[in-house]
Amino acid sequence: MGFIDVVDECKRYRSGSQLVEANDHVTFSVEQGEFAIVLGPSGAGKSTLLNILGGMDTCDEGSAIVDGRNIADLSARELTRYRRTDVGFVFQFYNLVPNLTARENVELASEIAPRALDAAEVLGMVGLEARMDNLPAQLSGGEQQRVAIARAVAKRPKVLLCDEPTGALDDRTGKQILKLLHDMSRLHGATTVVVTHNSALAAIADRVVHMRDGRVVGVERNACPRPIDEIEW
Ligand SMILES: Nc1ncnc2c1ncn2[C@@H]1O[C@H](COP(=O)(O)OP(=O)(O)OP(=O)(O)O)[C@@H](O)[C@H]1O
Repeated sequence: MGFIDVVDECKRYRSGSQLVEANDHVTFSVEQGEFAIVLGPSGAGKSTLLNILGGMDTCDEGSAIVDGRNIADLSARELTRYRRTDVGFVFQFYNLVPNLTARENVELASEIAPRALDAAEVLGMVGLEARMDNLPAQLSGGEQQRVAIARAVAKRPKVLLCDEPTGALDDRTGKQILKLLHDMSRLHGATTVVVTHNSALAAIADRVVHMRDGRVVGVERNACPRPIDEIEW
């Protein structure tokens, strides 16, 4: 058994008269502490899968087991606690609160988690010690994503879920953000799942789950993941 075990997980959406099989019997595992990438083209079902793993959506069939608990079986109250304490989420467009400073954005998340790290300390770890009192609009995209990573990591989550975290950034900044995510996940021992359509990222992962049309079409284990500085995209 892995730390994350998704087994025969299905999610369907109704769109008018059509039924979309967004996740169609998805099965894969991720070991504790691994940095995994879910790779697939647009519409493959990656965000659907991440939302189910993050307790933001529920599956129709199958199971999604994280650290021995089936997320699909949790009550609404248990799901809220799971989202608050166990999951750190990093989104493509940062999702910071615009009228709060960087520090306040991180504090907002750490206040709802029981064993959170100090917001200023984590902002220091992501290289923003001098920008803590800036509002998101005063920060670059890369800096805003650093705040979002600090916010996710400050909760000391068991799992770090990242939806196209470099998708809105230029190549150089994207690489820096990916390296930061990788370093932070290793430092804090968070099991990490990054979804992306960018196949260049696959080389750095411990495990790559390939998705297409709602299905897992292959899983690879990288015995020797490449350093982020060496990859081109
Ligand atoms: N709330 C919803 N209602 C109806 N259909 C949905 C909904 N969410 C997702 N879908 C459909 O499910 C399929 C999978 O979508 P999903 O967003 O999970 O894919 P993705 O791989 O993350 O794509 P992208 O990389 O473009 O974000 C798509 O066909 C999408 O249109």
